[in-house]
Amino acid sequence: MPPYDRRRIRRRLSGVTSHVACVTTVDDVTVIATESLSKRFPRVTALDRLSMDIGPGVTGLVGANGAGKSTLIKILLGLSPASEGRAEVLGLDVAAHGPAIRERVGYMPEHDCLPPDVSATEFVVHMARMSGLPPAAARERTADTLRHVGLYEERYRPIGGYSTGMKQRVKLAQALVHDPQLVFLDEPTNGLDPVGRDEMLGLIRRIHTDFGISVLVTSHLLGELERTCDHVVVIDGGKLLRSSSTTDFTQTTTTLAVEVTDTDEHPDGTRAMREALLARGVDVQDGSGLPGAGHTLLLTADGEDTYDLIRDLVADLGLGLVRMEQRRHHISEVFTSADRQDGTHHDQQRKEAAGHGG
Ligand SMILES: Nc1ncnc2c1ncn2[C@@H]1O[C@H](COP(=O)(O)OP(=O)(O)OP(=O)(O)O)[C@@H](O)[C@H]1O
Repeated sequence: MPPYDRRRIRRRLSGVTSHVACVTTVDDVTVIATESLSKRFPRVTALDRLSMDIGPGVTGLVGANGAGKSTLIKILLGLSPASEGRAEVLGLDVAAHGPAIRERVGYMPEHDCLPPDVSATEFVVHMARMSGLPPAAARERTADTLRHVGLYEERYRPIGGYSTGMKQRVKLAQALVHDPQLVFLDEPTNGLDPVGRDEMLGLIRRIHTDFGISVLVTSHLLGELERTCDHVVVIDGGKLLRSSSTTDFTQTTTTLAVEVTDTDEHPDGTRAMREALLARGVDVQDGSGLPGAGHTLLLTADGEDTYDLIRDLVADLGLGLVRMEQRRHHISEVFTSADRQDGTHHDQQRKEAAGHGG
């Protein structure tokens, strides 16, 4: 472990090449690269010829339970050998440089692994010392990190009395305490309620924006990654389904979403609007099956004419126009289309995962 050095943080934040010769932290480098990476267990292929490049920023690794996410992280940390193929983390080959990678990378494991009888401070200081920080720096970094994850007030209480959310924050703190260049967070929102999940996602975002640390975060909840990540990698049955920027996943479609008010004359404004559109030969779908769609009507935009027609019909019917906008794709739709192509494979798991999304 290189000695604790605050200047390193400043250099990283200003985007200058780090003091480690083969590692750079400028914006256009590949942080993680895999090439035809496979991992076979006796009864299951956990990773199947996975090739991808991941740059700096916050990257979501999404897949249903058993998709191979944790297996990939263990290989990237140099803790488990691949059966075939190769991988690099921060420019270092995982097969040859596991210890050097683990010096530079923080890891938040999926499962509860915290000792119940010690306080967050004692545990995180211990992990900082294990990473090579001198005693004073370990204590200072522990206090800073626990404050960052929102556990400062509770830091002297035994971990055994913590809630699930607090335990997740301790795991996050120990992954950050040695000032890594990259962190792997395995299912950090597991077991959290919606508020706790939002807070955790906010923290994860700030790991990158406040400290310049790149993040690989796994989840089986598709929707939450849409808001948090710059880039999303989707794997299924150990195979790469898709790797793109979040904006590519959520690009606009040609589908227009229209929502109108009800009036005394038209107590069901949506229905009146649908009938008026159908009478003009416009094919309209009911969007109520889509996440958050409510009373939305969906129709295909055919240039400016469609907008003009909607405006005129709303005025003729005396309705209010609540919303008229082009729909964006939801990440969960990647899974829906995969279901159509491959109706049998992991069908149920994917539907469960997609059900949380959007
Ligand atoms: N040590 C092991 N021995 C045998 N099979 C394993 C081992 N580790 C993982 N597997 C299998 O490999 C597949 C991928 O598991 P992995 O834990 O990587 O999935 P995951 O996407 O992280 O899902 P989860 O979040 O449920 O852990 C699963 O079928 C799992 O049962």
